Amino acid sequence: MKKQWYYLKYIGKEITEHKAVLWFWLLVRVVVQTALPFLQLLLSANVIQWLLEGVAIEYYLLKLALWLGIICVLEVIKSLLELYFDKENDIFRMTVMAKINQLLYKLDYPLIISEEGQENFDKAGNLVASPAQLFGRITQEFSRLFTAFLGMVMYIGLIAQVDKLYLVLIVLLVIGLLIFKRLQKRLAPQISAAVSVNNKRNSYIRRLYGDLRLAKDIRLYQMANWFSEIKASITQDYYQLMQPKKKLMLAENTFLSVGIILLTIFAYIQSVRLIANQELVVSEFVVHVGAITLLAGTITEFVNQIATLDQDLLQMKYYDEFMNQTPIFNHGEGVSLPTEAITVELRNVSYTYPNQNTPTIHDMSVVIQAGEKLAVVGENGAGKTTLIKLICGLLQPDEGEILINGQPQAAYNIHEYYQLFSTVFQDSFLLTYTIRDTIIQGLPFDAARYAAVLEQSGVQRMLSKFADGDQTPIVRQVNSEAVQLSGGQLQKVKLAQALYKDAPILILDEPTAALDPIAEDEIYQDYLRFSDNKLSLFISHRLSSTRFCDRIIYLAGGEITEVGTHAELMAAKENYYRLYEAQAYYYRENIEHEVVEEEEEVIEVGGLI
Ligand SMILES: Nc1ncnc2c1ncn2[C@@H]1O[C@H](COP(=O)(O)OP(=O)(O)OP(=O)(O)O)[C@@H](O)[C@H]1O
Repeated sequence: MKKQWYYLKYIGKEITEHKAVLWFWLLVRVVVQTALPFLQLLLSANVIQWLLEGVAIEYYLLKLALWLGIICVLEVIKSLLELYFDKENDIFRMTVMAKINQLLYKLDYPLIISEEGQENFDKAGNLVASPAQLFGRITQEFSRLFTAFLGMVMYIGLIAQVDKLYLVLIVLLVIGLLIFKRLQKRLAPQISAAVSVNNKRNSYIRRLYGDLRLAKDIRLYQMANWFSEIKASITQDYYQLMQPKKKLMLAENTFLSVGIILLTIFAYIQSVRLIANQELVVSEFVVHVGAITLLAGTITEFVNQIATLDQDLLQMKYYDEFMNQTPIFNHGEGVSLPTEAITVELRNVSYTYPNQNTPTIHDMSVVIQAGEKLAVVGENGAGKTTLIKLICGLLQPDEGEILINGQPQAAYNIHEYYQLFSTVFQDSFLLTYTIRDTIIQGLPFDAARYAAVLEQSGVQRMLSKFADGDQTPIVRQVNSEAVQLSGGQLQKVKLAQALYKDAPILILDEPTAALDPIAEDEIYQDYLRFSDNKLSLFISHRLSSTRFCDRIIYLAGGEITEVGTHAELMAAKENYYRLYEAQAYYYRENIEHEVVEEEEEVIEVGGLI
């Protein structure tokens, strides 16, 4: 209960921060919604009373018109308020959605990549996903709850004057309903845990259906029937899981119906007895019986709304947990960014991913000197990308520290720290609508720099193939005319983006993996030029490319096992030598067999790939 109060205050605060005047209109709405059925009931009673009293017809019509006029005005106000709240609910939901998204973009990377972080975001995101979700309907729920409460108090007050026994019956009815709600609540965690697993399976399958990248496999492996079977079993499981809840709801509805019938029977018997004793006039009888009917409705609504709100408030936990995560990095004041050439030092750095048992980077120490071009090589999964993420400040070492010009990473404000890096990662890439927008990425436009990076990255030559040049749209989801860039073309755009940022540290993770040999060679020729005056890190599986670097580190199992120049490592005849020889062997084989040109692989691109 304490939690619910906390979340109730929390959501109340969110509404107040968004628009405090909503509370005033909510109050007006509650009063109008409560008054309308009551006024209609009073009108029925009055009409009978006037007829019985035999009031003059003009007077009767005047009174009737007055009452109907008031009811009409209130109906109009009610409709206007409904429209107002429909609109305001949506604005409120969108505002909270923007808050969640804004935080997501700024949230420290480790908080996002962990499974827990992803789940937190999904759960918080679900609360604003549609008008039917918590933030889309909360003011409606408050309005229903308060209206039901006010109505209940009013009708109980009315009929309790007639007979106190009503109070006992009503209390019993409410207690019974609350017990049912409690039973439902107790059942809810089991069901929702099982349903959540079922939903995950369902949405995963739905995503697979629509994933264009899988369309090839689905057809060639003839998976359609298999998919349909999985889908059918998920649906069947869902109905099975919901069975206990449905049974309980049936029992609750039966209890409620029986309770209301008993209450109504009692009301009629009472009324007839009172009329017979001339303790009740006919118009009072109408109010009395009508109040019982309205009361039954308000009790049901009140108990339902309490249960819904109770569930909703518990869901606020997801929002609270997402919005109030403790930052990992320094978001406050930091030391100034270095203006002189940059040196990076790793001191006994270890890092283990949250869901892993063994460290991906283990006790690593290395100094990367100002202006140095360092190649990082090693087998798949050796920890190369992780090392780079640590240096970039996307991950934080569990042990040891990373120093930039002698200052520990944590001394810098994290957002300023990111200004030090121009990166090209191998896996994901954000495309904006055109090639030009993608390269500039919201930075101020500098014509000379832009022209230079188009040239250096090889994008300039690529543009000649497109009629719209650098204004060529590249996101198919938003423009059906968009060009679908090949893997190699995309890699050139990525490189251009990194070069345009022109940060003092350049990090390239497999920048030429999708390039044809000629484009790759051109990039290498240019590499020395565009990495001039920068500290650069270069990950590549093509060991021939490391010859452009001053020094090479070889990673195995998260540790540096070899360091030196290409010549030194070849002379050492360790792993680097073996890997190099293995590749060289195939190159020689290829040359002998005159295997020509690799084809650029076309890959699906979207907003985010
Ligand atoms: N987000 C993550 N959560 C858990 N483990 C991860 C995560 N990212 C990477 N790993 C694991 O860390 C190890 C090192 O991954 P990393 O990507 O750094 O290797 P790599 O040397 O760059 O590999 P490759 O040459 O294949 O790109 C792998 O075993 C990988 O499964």
